[in-house]
Amino acid sequence: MSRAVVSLNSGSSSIKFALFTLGPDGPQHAAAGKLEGIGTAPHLVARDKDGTILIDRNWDDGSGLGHETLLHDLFAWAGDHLPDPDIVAVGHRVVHGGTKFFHPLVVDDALLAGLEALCPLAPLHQPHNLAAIRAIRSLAPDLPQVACFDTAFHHELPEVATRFGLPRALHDKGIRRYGFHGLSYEYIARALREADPVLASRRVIAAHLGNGASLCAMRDCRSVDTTMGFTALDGLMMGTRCGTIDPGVVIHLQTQEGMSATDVEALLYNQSGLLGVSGISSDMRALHKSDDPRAAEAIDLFTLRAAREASALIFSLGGLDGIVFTAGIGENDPVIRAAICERLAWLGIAIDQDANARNAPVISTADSEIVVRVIPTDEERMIAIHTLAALTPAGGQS
Ligand SMILES: Nc1ncnc2c1ncn2[C@@H]1O[C@H](COP(=O)(O)OP(=O)(O)O)[C@@H](O)[C@H]1O
Ligand SMILES: CC(=O)OP(=O)(O)O
Ligand SMILES: [Mg+2]
Repeated sequence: MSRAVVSLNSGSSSIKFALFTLGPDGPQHAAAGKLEGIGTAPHLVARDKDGTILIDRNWDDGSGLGHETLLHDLFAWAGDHLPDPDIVAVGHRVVHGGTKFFHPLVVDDALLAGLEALCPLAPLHQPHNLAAIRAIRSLAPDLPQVACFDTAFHHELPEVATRFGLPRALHDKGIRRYGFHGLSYEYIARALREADPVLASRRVIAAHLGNGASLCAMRDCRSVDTTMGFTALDGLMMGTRCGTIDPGVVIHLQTQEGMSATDVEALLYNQSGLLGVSGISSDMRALHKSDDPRAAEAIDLFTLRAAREASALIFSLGGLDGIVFTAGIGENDPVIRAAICERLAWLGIAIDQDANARNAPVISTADSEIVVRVIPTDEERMIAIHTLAALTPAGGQS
């Protein structure tokens, strides 16, 4: 029986998972899937390593089903239908590690308590990350679980980039900028080193544009600045999150509009962004299909905010050599990539329209002054690699 690791990436409304068998060359992808629409209309699709669909399931009247119930269903299905490997560990994406946690860690009670305390800083993610850990603990109490932190890639941000213009005592309490999507950026850094080592050693902006969206300024594949800060609410406008706004708006909503802190949290995390501006959908695909001018305006604002934040990161990098697009929108949406690059045309970016339409690995023209690439991210692979390393510190492969 082959040994294997399971990676779980639990989000606000989705759980991505992957099974990796352990070979001499590290984790080998055996199966992967996504359970999305949690809270509305859960839908599970999983494929084997060749892309053959293993399951495509909807839950009748699934709107009341939470992460835990669906995880139990997922495990029941996996137990019956996936190859029967010897699972040696489960690795998790844990969105917030705060100031204390950055190396991947084997989960114990003390770590769980420490991570629980960070839930208010990532209300869309951290509770679900921890719910998945607890669900597996109850199913398989002796199975080692490893927490891999989305904040870790930004742990060595220059000190000044971690500060807000707030009193020092608050920074010292942990009210500072952390940055997120770190597992994705770490994968992108590795993949870029392989695909284009010269570019990887230079000044690159990685654009993780999914339901959550951020940019990371990398020099020699290290994070030197990023758009998300204390929480995953900062920076770009996203599917349902507002991104950077004047903090005076938050004060006004509470003092003048009578909103409670909980109301404001729900507004900024769940009802804003593409969904709030369009009044139609948080999903970019639905906005492209709509001929409502509010959909066009939401798309316009999305690309404007992305280009504006990218321009700030170009300052942090002292120039720019490349852009890498990734995640749901970044990997699949030529219209959005072209619109962002068009807004950055002053840099000398020229896009090859055919290559862009094909989601090709390089979408800039040969004479573009900036190389523009598309790299599909693989957070689950990074989770598997870190999980093995946490269990076998000598090298991560067994
Ligand atoms: N073909 C596509 N064209 C445009 N947008 C897409 C496409 N496929 C996925 N998306 C967008 O990607 C988002 C999901 O991205 P993903 O990286 O999976 O996000 P998350 O991990 O936050 O769930 C969806 O909300 C959708 O807007
Ligand atoms: C940190 C974050 O925003 O993650 P996601 O894109 O999965 O929502
Ligand atoms: Mg994601």
